[in-house]
Amino acid sequence: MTKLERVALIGFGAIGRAVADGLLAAAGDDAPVLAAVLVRPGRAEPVRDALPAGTAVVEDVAGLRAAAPGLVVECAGQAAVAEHAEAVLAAGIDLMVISTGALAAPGRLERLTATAKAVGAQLIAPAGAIAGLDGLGALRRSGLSAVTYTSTKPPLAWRGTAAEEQLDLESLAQATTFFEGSARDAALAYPKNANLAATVALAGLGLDETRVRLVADPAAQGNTGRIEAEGAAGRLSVTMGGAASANPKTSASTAWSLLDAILRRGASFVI
Ligand SMILES: NC(=O)C1=CN([C@@H]2O[C@H](COP(=O)(O)OP(=O)(O)OC[C@H]3O[C@@H](n4cnc5c(N)ncnc54)[C@H](O)[C@@H]3O)[C@@H](O)[C@H]2O)C=CC1
Ligand SMILES: O=C([O-])CC(=O)C(=O)O
Repeated sequence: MTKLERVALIGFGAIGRAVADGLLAAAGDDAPVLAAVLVRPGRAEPVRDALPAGTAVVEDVAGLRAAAPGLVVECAGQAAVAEHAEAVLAAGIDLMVISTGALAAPGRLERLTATAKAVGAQLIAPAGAIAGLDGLGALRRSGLSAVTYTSTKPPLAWRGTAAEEQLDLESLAQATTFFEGSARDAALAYPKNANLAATVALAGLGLDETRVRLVADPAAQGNTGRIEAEGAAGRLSVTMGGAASANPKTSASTAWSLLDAILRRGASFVI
């Protein structure tokens, strides 16, 4: 693999800001340069003020291309994948998406992987706020029979989501499972909270066969993701937990996972 010299980000929220900080802190001999950040139209000015002069702050994919990145990293949300992924890949640029749940939309995964293949680019999923995708990949090769992903977060993290149609989040007294279903349905119904359902599914048994449970727990100190899998070669049980980031829906470890994936090809996979 050739040396990665320039990276661009899509999004400058809780994750994007932390990844940018990490890239700037790592700047030096071998770390790639933060070449550009793509923001929503009209949002460039404050982002420009927060970044060094050498980092272009742009509002469209043409601006990103002009910065000549070898890798674009989406950290903006599922809508940004819908809006920009095709154009980035079609330009022959590798794309790492943290909002993997966007790939659960009918036909999108097939379209994007076809575009990537046609131009020789890669669509990449980082582990994000979960661990164990290596073991899941091994069990997949051996033959997987069942995979369940469970996400537990405090009620605050489920505010403004479909969970509110079933639960009174403010007065919840005990841990409550409010969603059980496929990874595809979880990722699409909870776009800011259940991307990992899609990541685990894409690494393992697929979007329709991977089972997902979403839990609101008033006693939870932070967010926890758990994978349980059964395969011909063995069993997997992995839990990753920790504090939320500046965004209560997003685990703090997400940005660190992206940074590790960018800087040393840490846990991530080509879709
Ligand atoms: N796979 C994983 O482990 C995880 C994935 N995520 C995904 O990451 C996304 C971002 O999370 P946070 O940074 O916490 O959210 P955030 O709300 O703090 O920041 C998102 C930023 O992206 C910007 N944005 C939105 N649409 C955009 C577009 N089309 N083009 C450019 N910028 C755009 C917003 O203005 C905002 O500044 C989540 O919505 C979710 O899809 C979040 C947590 C874990
Ligand atoms: O950060 C987390 O714990 C997971 C998350 O929001 C997601 O999967 O979209």
